[in-house]
Amino acid sequence: MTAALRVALAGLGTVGGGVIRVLQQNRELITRRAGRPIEIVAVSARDRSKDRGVDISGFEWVDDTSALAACDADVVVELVGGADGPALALARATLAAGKGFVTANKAMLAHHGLELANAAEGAKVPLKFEAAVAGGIPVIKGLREGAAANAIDRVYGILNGTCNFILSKMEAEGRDFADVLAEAQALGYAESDPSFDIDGVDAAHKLSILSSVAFGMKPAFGDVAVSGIRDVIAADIAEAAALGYRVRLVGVAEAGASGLFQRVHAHLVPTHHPLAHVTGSTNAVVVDGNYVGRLLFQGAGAGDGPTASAVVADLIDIARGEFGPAYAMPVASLAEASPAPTGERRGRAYLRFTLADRVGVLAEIAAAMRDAGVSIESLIQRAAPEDGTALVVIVTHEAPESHVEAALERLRGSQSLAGEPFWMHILD
Ligand SMILES: NC(=O)c1ccc[n+]([C@@H]2O[C@H](COP(=O)([O-])OP(=O)(O)OC[C@H]3O[C@@H](n4cnc5c(N)ncnc54)[C@H](O)[C@@H]3O)[C@@H](O)[C@H]2O)c1
Ligand SMILES: N[C@@H](CCO)C(=O)O
Ligand code: NA
Repeated sequence: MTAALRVALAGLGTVGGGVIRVLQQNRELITRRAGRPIEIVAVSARDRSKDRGVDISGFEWVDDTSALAACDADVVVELVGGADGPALALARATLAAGKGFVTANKAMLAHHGLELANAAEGAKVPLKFEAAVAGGIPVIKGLREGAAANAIDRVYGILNGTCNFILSKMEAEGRDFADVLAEAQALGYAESDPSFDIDGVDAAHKLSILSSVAFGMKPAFGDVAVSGIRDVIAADIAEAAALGYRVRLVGVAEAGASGLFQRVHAHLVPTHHPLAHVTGSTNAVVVDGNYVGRLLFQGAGAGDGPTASAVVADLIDIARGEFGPAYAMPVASLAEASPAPTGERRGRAYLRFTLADRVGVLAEIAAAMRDAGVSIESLIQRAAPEDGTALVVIVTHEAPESHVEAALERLRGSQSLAGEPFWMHILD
């Protein structure tokens, strides 16, 4: 049998522990598939003595994480996290040492992916990151390989398990945001800083990676328009349901006439759309290709087992000698990012207002919409007798987003509003 692929593993938390378990428990199967054994030879984490429920006594322990790059391994797996710091130092040192690098670290890839892809190409070694986008779902592989013959028009989906878990729990159980977040953290889905999840940043990291693979463009995290789910209230979920929608955090990248739109926002998803039925920490990605048509990738987007499954799949590819350029084409072939102004995009919108109890308030809102050129498709008004306010929810006809924003701008500071208006895109 060919010599084992020797792996150095940095980070022994949720995902790192999962990788050790998968490699131990599926050892025989993995060896047969890879054509040779995949063996962890060295590990590093913050605390050597911590009980992780996995036996690490057979591996060399390395205190300084970045020193793993110099140990006797063919590939380094980074499961520490963080865009910079020890993860980035390890990535740079590993690729400079001419070794392959596997990571689940979407934050680092969003900020430094191009540099790392360049370094990997220069050293002719693999840089692989299936686990970084949509956890266990083989969406990077699906795009890089399965859909490689297609021009991609649009790629979009549910890319953050924590937000989807929170939104679907709020929907099913009418629970509050904060205690559902605590549950997602306890289950190991949330980032170490959960604001990355709930403010949409984690999904934006992933979307920028997906866009590069799908559209052959240099990753441009800064071009992604981002907001999260903090401002979504139980009433939005209830009113959306009454109108035939569910609320989901959706990342969308689509080629427009003037460039690429990339955005992560809470969306209203029609109940007939497959994304409306994605619940819990499940992720789903839809790819529209010009020959294959619509592809739907769905599965576990977070958690130890699914994420480790993706990491080990990358290792199996490397053990087989199957790897190509990180972003589906050599870095020199990647186009410069060309962001399209988001305001130009046309779509339907959901707007929620809390109105003071005054004569003519509805007329004022209707006038602002008319003056901005936004036509109303439906309107619901519900009185809140306890404080005299009224909740008004509007669904618009299709209009440029800049017009919706202009309507809200016209209402800014109005005495008719008892709170900040809130709006969401409607997925088409
Ligand atoms: N948890 C998931 O479901 C999931 C899914 C996909 C991707 N990821 C990504 O995988 C990576 C790891 O996530 P996780 O959930 O396993 O995190 P975790 O917090 O459970 O584990 C992190 C590990 O890194 C070690 N570590 C942290 N800082 C360190 C430092 N300065 N020096 C050395 N070691 C350090 C910790 O000791 C721990 O062993 C992150 O990039 C995360 O975004 C996680
Ligand atoms: N915090 C991330 C982990 C998976 O990348 C999520 O909730 O989706
Ligand atoms: Na994946």
